[in-house]
Amino acid sequence: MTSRAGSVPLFDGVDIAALASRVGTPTYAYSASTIRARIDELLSALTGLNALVCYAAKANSNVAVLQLMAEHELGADIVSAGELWRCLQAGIRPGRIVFSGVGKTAEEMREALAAGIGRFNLESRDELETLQAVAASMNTVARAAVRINPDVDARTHAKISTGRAENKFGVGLDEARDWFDHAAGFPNVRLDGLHAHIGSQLLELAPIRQALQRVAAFWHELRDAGHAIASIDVGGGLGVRYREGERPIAAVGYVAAIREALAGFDGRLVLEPGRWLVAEAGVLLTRVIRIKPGANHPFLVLDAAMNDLLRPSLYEAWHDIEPVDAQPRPLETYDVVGPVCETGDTFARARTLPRCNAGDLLMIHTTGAYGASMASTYNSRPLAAEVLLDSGRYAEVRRRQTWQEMIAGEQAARHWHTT
Ligand SMILES: Cc1ncc(COP(=O)(O)O)c(C=O)c1O
Ligand SMILES: N[C@@H](CCCC[NH3+])C(=O)O
Repeated sequence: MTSRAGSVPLFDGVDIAALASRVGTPTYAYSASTIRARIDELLSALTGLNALVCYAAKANSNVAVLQLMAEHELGADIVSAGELWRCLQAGIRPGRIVFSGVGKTAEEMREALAAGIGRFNLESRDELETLQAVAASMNTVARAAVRINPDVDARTHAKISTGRAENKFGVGLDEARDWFDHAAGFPNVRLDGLHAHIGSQLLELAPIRQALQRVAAFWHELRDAGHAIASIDVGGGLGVRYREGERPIAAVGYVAAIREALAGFDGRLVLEPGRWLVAEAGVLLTRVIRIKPGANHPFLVLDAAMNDLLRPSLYEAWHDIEPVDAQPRPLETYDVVGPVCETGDTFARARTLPRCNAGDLLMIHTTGAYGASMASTYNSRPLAAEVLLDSGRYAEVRRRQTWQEMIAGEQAARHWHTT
């Protein structure tokens, strides 16, 4: 969280202007205190439940951020062997890791089994069969949940809605029922969990309740048929406030809905929040390169671009933008853009801001989730730096990539091979 002490803008007790001068821009800065406060808030809402919070690593997979999760005994929800590797590096206990995603390869399954992860959230029959084969070859038994597609409209952006029948995620109830009925055919997979995740940036409880009710009804049906369910994973998706007026669901209200829908369930409840734990803990620090006249508004050209923060280009997402210098200035309306050669490289259109000059330092808010983790080197722009701030101190948790590092691994075609 930012606070203003006199004219010095502080973020977790660190002077942001001084920080930017030290580490350069563009740089992501994350507040450790804010992340800890979010973790505490969620854990206290879950008091009395047999619950495990598996942080969705994709939201922000910096090892230092994952380490904060590990320090609070959280698990992780992963979607690749790369994320597995990061979580293990950060000290997250393997038994607290769940593995989701429609495209897990046999090799990734092998890696995850060797590491001893807690559970695979399976999303297709083919995946179940592949996991059976991999686990059998390793002479082990994999624990698994079936990811149900509850066919619920999550009322979020279409690109991040995952719980409609037409989405690629999960399986329908008939298919899931069939897996349980034929579980004996998969002796190396212990199928004793249910999983559902209907989408991200959810700001309404109604679709969450609807999905939970469908999961609960299926759990009752399976229980009555004699299938023991040891774990119900309700996924993630809790939204945050990007823009004034948005009203996120409170953690207590969310957990109350879970308690109500799954009353009587005495197995392990798993939650997979990503964005809610980290989004508001992050800002992207960027400087104005220049101001260019435009047909409608002047263009404010920043040194950050869509390769650093993709959300505005991909989802037309709103992020508050604010100059770090707290001096009062007249207002001006800008199109805020980056240097990348695409018209879509636009952070905001017709945004009214205090008048800016070349060299000014700006903060793009609420970028702790799906910011750095979705960055690329498009236009051969090295990845931004990341710093973790904690009570007046900062640590560089990802050095700015150099041009040499960016092209490491590439070379002219000197050695040709035939297959
Ligand atoms: C399976 C799964 N779990 C958890 C999450 C985390 O979502 P969020 O960051 O919205 O909490 C996602 C992403 O939407 C997901 O696909
Ligand atoms: N990347 C998305 C969220 C997708 C969630 C992953 N399943 C965002 O920035 O909002």
